[in-house]
Amino acid sequence: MEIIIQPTAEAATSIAARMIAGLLEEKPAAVLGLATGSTPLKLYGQLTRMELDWSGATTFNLDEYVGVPPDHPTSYHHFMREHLFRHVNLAPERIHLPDGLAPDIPSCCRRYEAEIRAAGGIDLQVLGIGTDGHIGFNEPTSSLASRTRIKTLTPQTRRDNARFFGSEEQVPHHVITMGIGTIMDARHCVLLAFGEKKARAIAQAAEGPITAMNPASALQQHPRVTFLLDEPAASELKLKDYYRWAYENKPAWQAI
Ligand SMILES: N[C@@H]1[C@@H](O)[C@H](O)[C@@H](COP(=O)(O)O)O[C@@H]1O
Repeated sequence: MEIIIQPTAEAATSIAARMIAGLLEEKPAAVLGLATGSTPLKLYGQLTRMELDWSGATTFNLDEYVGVPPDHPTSYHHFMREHLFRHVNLAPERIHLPDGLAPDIPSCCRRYEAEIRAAGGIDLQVLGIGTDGHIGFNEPTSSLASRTRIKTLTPQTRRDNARFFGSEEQVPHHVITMGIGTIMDARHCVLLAFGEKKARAIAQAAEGPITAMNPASALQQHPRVTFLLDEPAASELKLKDYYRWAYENKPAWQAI
């Protein structure tokens, strides 16, 4: 696990944007795993300004609310269209998000997994983190081997996401999310976290025990993970100075 601490969210985001730009240049048919929420907003802004060629790329989003139509402003379909898809030259048939209106959710989840496999697996998965350590919508106690499936949101996540819906009551109880096992299959996981309210979840994910109570801690067993943090999100890490030194003195032969 590489932990990169930057003075600002913008600076941390630029590193993620450079990783994605580098991947698209090196591998035009790259498969990207994408995330929603306020954290990756700056990333999508930076990526659209970079005018990259997305024509050969494929994307898979982590999750979607059950029962929210794709054109509704609170859906993740809508979020992605507004913040990334309508600004870049991605082929619509290579954009994938779970279908929150699927009449048969288990078969829709199986199909999603099959589509990821058929695309050759995810090269780089962008992740945010919930205040309870969730990744995608894998809430605490999610199986660390889970695949794409329906999940029930915790009251804490529904409270955290109420800002997008106007009130907590309007936040759906159910979501479809890639599982932790699905995320762990990505070849590189890049987790962004900004602000003090993420500090505890980050410290537990990076330095705590691997536990389903903090689903992001499963990433400790992933061979290639990068955490990109601003100072407040890094504030509860015990080995902060070590991470800083390691990044600042990174040998030139080591890839970003
Ligand atoms: N499903 C998303 C997650 O993928 C995201 O990481 C999390 C944090 O959101 P934010 O970035 O708004 O803090 O929110 C939602 O629950």
